[in-house]
Amino acid sequence: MSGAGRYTIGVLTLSDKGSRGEREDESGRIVREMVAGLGEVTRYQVIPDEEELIVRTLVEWADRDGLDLILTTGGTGLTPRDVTPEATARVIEREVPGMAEAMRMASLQKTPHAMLSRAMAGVRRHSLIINLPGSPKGVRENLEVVLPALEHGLAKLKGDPSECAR
Ligand SMILES: Nc1nc2c(c(=O)[nH]1)N[C@H]1C(S)=C(S)[C@@H](COP(=O)(O)OP(=O)(O)OC[C@H]3O[C@@H](n4cnc5c(N)ncnc54)[C@H](O)[C@@H]3O)O[C@H]1N2
Ligand SMILES: O=P(O)(O)OP(=O)(O)O
Repeated sequence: MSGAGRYTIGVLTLSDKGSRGEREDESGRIVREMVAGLGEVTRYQVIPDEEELIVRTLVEWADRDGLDLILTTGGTGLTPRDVTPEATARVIEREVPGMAEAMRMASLQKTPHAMLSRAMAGVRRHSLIINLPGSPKGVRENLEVVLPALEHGLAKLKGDPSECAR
């Protein structure tokens, strides 16, 4: 089977305004467009920046639905309601720090504000969860950094036994 359409993907937008219908979810749309070649977006929701709700949704998508990849957008910064990293830390079993490090490192070439994102990445069961910032520009600039490693990472997560060096 080719890479296209191989993985199940969830896109979770964390936005108070978006959840109230006060702002169009442009960032979620960008994520969906950018991952189209990797698989099918089978779950998509816009929910408020509420830690318990984020935890519950991530756990459901990972444990009940068994999604391969879950991408969140929003709530990674410093405002009191930015709690996506806290929720993600409660859910993941194995952190993948290199993904968040790479996103911040590359993003610092674009804006010093990149260091304000506390985005995390990690694995729960067979799901890879990656936080992205909230702004459409931030989403694009961060996701394009990790996208080239996702196909390989998701294959390994599914148990691909092939030798990486070959
Ligand atoms: N490579 C980049 N990395 C980062 C950027 C960037 O421009 N390029 N921005 C940095 C900034 S600034 C901050 S602060 C941090 C953390 O951002 P957050 O995850 O906390 O973002 P939010 O507060 O949730 O949203 C910020 C801003 O973006 C707009 N917004 C948010 N959600 C949506 C949405 N679903 N659709 C459309 N627009 C949205 C809105 O104006 C919010 O006020 O990240 C750095 N990283
Ligand atoms: O409404 P949100 O949660 O998207 O965030 P902000 O208050 O930063 O616009």
